[in-house]
Amino acid sequence: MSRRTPTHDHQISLDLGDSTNAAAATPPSDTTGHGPTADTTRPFADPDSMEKLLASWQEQDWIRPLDREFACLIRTLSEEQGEHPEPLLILLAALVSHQVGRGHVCIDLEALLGNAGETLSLPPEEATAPTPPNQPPALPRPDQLLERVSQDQCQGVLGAACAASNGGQATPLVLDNNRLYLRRFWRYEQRIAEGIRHRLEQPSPMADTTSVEARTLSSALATLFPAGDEVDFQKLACALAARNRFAVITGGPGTGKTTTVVNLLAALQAVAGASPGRRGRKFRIRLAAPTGKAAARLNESIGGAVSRLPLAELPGHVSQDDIPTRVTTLHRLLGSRPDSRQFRHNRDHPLLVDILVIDEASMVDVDLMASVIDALPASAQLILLGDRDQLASVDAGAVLGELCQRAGAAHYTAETADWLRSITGAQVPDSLRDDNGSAMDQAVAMLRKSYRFHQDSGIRILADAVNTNALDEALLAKARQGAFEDVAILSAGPDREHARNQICHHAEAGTPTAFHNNGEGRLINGQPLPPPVGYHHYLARLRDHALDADSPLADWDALARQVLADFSDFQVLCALRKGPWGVEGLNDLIANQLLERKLIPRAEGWYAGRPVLVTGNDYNLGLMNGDIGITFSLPWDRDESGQPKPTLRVAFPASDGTDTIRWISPSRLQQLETVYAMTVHKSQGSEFTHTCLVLPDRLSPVLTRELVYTGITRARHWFSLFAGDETVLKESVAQRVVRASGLAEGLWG
Ligand SMILES: Nc1ncnc2c1ncn2[C@@H]1O[C@H](COP(=O)(O)OP(=O)(O)OP(=O)(O)O)[C@@H](O)[C@H]1O
Repeated sequence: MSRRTPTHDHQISLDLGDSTNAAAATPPSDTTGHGPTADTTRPFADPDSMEKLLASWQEQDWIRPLDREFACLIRTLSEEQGEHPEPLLILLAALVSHQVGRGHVCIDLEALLGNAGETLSLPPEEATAPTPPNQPPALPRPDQLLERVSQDQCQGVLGAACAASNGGQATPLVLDNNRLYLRRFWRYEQRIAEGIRHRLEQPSPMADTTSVEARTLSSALATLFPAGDEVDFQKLACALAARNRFAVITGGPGTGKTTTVVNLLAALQAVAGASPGRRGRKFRIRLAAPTGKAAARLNESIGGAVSRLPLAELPGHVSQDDIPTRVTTLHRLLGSRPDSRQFRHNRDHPLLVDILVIDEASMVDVDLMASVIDALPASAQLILLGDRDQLASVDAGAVLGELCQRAGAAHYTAETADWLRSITGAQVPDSLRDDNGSAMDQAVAMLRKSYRFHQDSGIRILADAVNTNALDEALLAKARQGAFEDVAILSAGPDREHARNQICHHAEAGTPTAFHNNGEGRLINGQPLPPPVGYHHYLARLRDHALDADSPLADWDALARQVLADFSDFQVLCALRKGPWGVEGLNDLIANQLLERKLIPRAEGWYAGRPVLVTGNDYNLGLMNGDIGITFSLPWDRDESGQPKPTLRVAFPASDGTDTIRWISPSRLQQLETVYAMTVHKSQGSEFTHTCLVLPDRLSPVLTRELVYTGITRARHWFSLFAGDETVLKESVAQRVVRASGLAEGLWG
């Protein structure tokens, strides 16, 4: 995305003089500390000028204090080693730190110098207003500074600096080929790549199709997957994942990732049971997800899938107990310690596990993935599940996306295709074959058929169109005219007040009238589906219950479970945090609407009905980032005269797979926010019966194809879209998240 800001090319030509070599143009630093007056218009003049410019960028919120401090630290370290650090080195240090803050693992120097404006997104969108008259000239921008800098200069400056190395020394900066890293992030990638490569190299007893293990796998898969005419990609995925110590299964919503993994675990336990070497010993399997919410969702679906397994027909004497149904968060599994990035389980103290399955792996950043790899015994099998098209992790990296970047065309070799035919009986389509496919390609499987959404589902059609950048006017017009039974497009045009009213009413009631046939008459698996709802639904249940001070705790727990389930029937999602179309503006707007309709007693502070989202892990309370609770007014306490006194408590579901409710006093909750509106980022790993996606009326760098796709696919049965300006929607879909990283190169070469 290009940014339009006033240019000050004359300043840049001053910076770099008539030299084409910025580094060469840099005058020597004055080591007395009384060097040239620091001047932000001449940032390459000396380190002081560069630091001063970084301070100005920080003041303008272009970069974080951390970015400037890191750059200053690099300068200090260099000077302590007797070097005169080049201003370009200080600039690159600040920029690589800035990029990590934006989710990149490194800076690709070629991309940086090719298009610094797009690569760095600096200045940030909100700071791009033209400079008013009589104001001091705008600050030099990084892209202007880098305009005449070459890769050779960067390589030269970094190569000569004691603060940087190729990773062979313990330097804070690492230059690996053309990618500049903060050392910590370079190590994460190395550890992940090593862990994956090591697993891919390990021989599998199933590779030999005549082995007991391979024959058992084949027979188990034949039992688990009924024969059909089409290629069953779930069966292929199971076979590939069973063969490899590392495997990835990716697929869109409802393509059967959970179903596949349950079948896979059953097949693996059958193999363990039949394997002569294991003497009946089954695998120790753990299931985990990055957030409490994602863990709870998998918990909900996995139990049912396990109970439907034809265990008695499987070889290897597999029992229900052999397939775990409890899903934990990765942080709990690894044993997180308060205020520490270190986990209890690590290389020296690995997990007792043979197979680890991680669901919603797109949310796992490089730091956490490296910790997972460290904590796994070298022989343990790692299986990642997720949707490669979703938003990447909030923190740095896009591990799943990178691992799946070749998943569409698969690249299965003849050897893999022959093995799959022998184990599953299926012929891999020619379009998925490639004799140059790498070991990594053979470990990735993509599920290609949606079982949740039928062919005509608007949610599915919109999501596919977004993914393929085919969201055109004809499709939007069709959706607007109510051609899809599960999609409603609510547009209010340029009148903001009207738009706000429309969102308010929608949030309250879910506007079933905007849907085809008022949302009535739909059947899901033969069962009638109630029309879409808004927040009135859960608030009415909270208001109309008949419990009192004498009601047993179990009844309150049951009510809380029901209210929490009702709350998950609707969720407003938005792209931004700030502004009228962001979380903050929409939370206020919706709370005031609900107050006006007397559904809540107040719109600020704590009150019965307030839904809250936990925004940071609280190990003491056992709450995880992403957990959602609803505030209740409970008659449990008594006043001096012995009368019931209403007390506020927040009900949270347990995230350990049990249906326990935890009642927590608001005063104990530290990091949270009201959640009538939630960012799409926060909604990852969750699904809602009805999702309303609100897009702002201005394009911003946050609005990307991945964000829109993730927003749409959070909807289980109903999706409503509020896009004040549909061109913003179309332009968002054209923007992609590309995160710089070297993981793919480390694995594919
Ligand atoms: N092979 C299949 N045949 C028929 N129905 C299936 C098949 N696989 C999955 N389903 C059904 O499709 C629905 C979605 O399956 P599942 O929950 O496994 O998908 P998922 O990819 O894990 O979904 P999510 O998007 O929630 O992560 C479930 O109702 C499941 O029973």
